[in-house]
Amino acid sequence: MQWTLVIPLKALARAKSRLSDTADDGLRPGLALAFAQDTVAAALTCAAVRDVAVVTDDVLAGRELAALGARIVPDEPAGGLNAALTHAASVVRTRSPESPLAALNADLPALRPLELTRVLDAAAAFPRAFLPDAAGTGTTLLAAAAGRELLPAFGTDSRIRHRASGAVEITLGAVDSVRQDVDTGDDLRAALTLGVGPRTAAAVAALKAA
Ligand SMILES: Nc1nc2c(ncn2[C@@H]2O[C@H](COP(=O)(O)OP(=O)(O)OP(=O)(O)O)[C@@H](O)[C@H]2O)c(=O)[nH]1
Ligand SMILES: C=C(OP(=O)(O)O)C(=O)O
Repeated sequence: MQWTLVIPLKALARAKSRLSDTADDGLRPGLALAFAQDTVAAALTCAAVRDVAVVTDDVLAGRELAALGARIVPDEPAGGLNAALTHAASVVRTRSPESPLAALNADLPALRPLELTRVLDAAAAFPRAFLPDAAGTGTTLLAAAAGRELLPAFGTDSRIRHRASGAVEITLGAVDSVRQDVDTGDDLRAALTLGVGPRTAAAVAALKAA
């Protein structure tokens, strides 16, 4: 089964505010872009992924991620993350209504295509399913079968909200790279231990050199 992924990315200048003690205002946008590039590049090489749409209004990120092969969907209706995901889901579904759909965070710089395949294969057994983040409180992936609404409830404590919404929690082991989102300096260290993609490795090297 092949999935359509929707990856949300807010404007780089506002992204990753919780990393401000790790990367200053000059370097943080580049780090956020590198996370998104490594996430999108890994997703596009995943055998279970048919296409990737990034929902963003950021011009630079849109250009760079389109160059990797992602489709760019405008960030509408300017109502925050879940509204943007619902909008993007309806846009991609008009093009491929028969595809299962999953929302994936843009901050998974250690993402491994084989682990993403395992998560998507597990999600395919349910009408809606989600993967909790490494911290155990949030969500990194929310999946909906063809014909099912995504009903995204991302944000603080989204694991509880996705569970309450009826989505089935995916409890697979050995999918750390799909769960390791990077919000804090500790998260970044954990991702580096797993092994990050080349753009994040370069951005972190620039951070250390600054
Ligand atoms: N398109 C879009 N993406 C969003 C929006 N808000 C958040 N995101 C994305 O959703 C994911 C989780 O977002 P957050 O944790 O709120 O933001 P963040 O930039 O990752 O980190 P913080 O600034 O530290 O909260 C990230 O991939 C964000 O780029 C939005 O309004 N529109
Ligand atoms: C939006 C979420 O991610 P983050 O941990 O980046 O806030 C979430 O977990 O629902």
